[in-house]
Amino acid sequence: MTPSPDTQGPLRLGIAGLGTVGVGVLRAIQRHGALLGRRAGRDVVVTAVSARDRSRDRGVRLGDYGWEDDATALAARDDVDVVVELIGGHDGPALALVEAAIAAGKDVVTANKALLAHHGQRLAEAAEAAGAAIRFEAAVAGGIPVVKALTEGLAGNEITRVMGVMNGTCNYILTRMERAGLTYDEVFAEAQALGYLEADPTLDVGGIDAGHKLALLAAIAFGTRVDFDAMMMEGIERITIDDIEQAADMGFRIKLLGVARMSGRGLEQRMSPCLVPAASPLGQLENAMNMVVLEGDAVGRVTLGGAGAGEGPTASAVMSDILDLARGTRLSTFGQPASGLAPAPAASQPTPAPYYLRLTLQDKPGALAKIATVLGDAGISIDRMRQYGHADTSTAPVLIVTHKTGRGALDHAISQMAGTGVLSGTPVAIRIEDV
Ligand SMILES: NC(=O)C1=CN([C@@H]2O[C@H](COP(=O)(O)OP(=O)(O)OC[C@H]3O[C@@H](n4cnc5c(N)ncnc54)[C@H](OP(=O)(O)O)[C@@H]3O)[C@@H](O)[C@H]2O)C=CC1
Ligand SMILES: N[C@@H](CCO)C(=O)O
Repeated sequence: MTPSPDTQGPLRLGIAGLGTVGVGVLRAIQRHGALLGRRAGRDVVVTAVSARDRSRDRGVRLGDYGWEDDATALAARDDVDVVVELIGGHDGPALALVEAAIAAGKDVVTANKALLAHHGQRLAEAAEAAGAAIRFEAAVAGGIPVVKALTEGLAGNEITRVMGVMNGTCNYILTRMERAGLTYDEVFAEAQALGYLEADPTLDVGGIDAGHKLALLAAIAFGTRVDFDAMMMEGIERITIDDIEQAADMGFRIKLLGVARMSGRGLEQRMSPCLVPAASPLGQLENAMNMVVLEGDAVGRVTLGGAGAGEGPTASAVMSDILDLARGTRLSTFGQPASGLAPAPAASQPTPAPYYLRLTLQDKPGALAKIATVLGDAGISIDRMRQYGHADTSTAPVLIVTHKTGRGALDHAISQMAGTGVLSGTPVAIRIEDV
């Protein structure tokens, strides 16, 4: 029920961090104040803000708001009901602020996936003990309302799998390499010049940022404690234009894909480059867009796509959390009481799948036969195989698509290939995901 404007005063926000997202939130509130007030049934106002540099012109009006040099002071202010943490980083000032807000019994809205991936369980327990809420829609896939979809819209389902492309920068790099025929290094430099990469680019290209997001979705989906340390993670740094072109030639595109599923073997959480069919929705995803696919036993498959980053889309998600709190909608951080979240045993190996193998072999009699023997000895069956025409007569590029196999068997086979004396260069193995 919408709260009565007669009985409730305004919801008063203290916002820490006035960078891309913080400024976007201020703009949204200043532009849509009346609309937000009508939707919430009460006004939503900013009373105080914090950032490092008070003198910086941020292109947005700050005059009416109180200022705190120390962000944690926002949590102690009597005129702040909700602390909005938009600083970033999994430790330091962001963690100190969120802990202070919870200790003061104040609700928290954050866009900080790193913070929750590392401290989510502890913070959720503390918030519940203090009667406070933590909302984090913006932390996963920016403007796509995936936390809400999973926590609320699909709450009646047993979730069977969560997967998606959740790092826009990596999707930009991979699609740009393919479209422009550029190398990884060339597109990486371009992405850096465009300001797409995090200050520490490994967070993006190493799969860490997307891994943080997947860990949060997995906790909601499977009712488990956030376990980022158990994430199997591999970045896109080793993907070459050859891989992209040859995958395309076989009807696939390479994506940095996150997959979480629960099976008898435990919780599987993976963030790694995968081949997906080019014609699938995930395969069609271009540039810096994100897409999340949720599978439930009753609903089947739900696919959500949109902008995963940027001022407007991320502010849109932050505003959704703020409106929930203004309306009086209060949910457990990960969709059920934190004390009930189970520690999930991590699956030691990913579910078997077909793999794409790119090998460079010495171009001499019997080379291919030796590789086929190694695969056969490891119990790996070949589905398709192709040797490309090549100007260099000393080596031959060979592509193999296997039938479903375990990653352990594949890694064993790859290690055995080294002993055949016919390999030239390190084999590349990329999982083919059933999407
Ligand atoms: N940018 C995006 O598209 C997305 C971002 N996010 C998340 O949102 C959060 C914010 O990101 P973004 O806006 O891009 O980050 P920015 O780097 O643009 O902004 C960070 C802000 O935090 C302020 N800050 C830094 N240290 C302190 C401190 N000790 N006390 C108070 N303020 C401080 C900075 O102040 P100053 O300006 O004075 O230096 C700056 O205003 C992060 O957790 C990020 O992961 C999530 C989804 C998308
Ligand atoms: N670096 C992230 C920002 C949004 O979390 C991305 O590229 O998707």
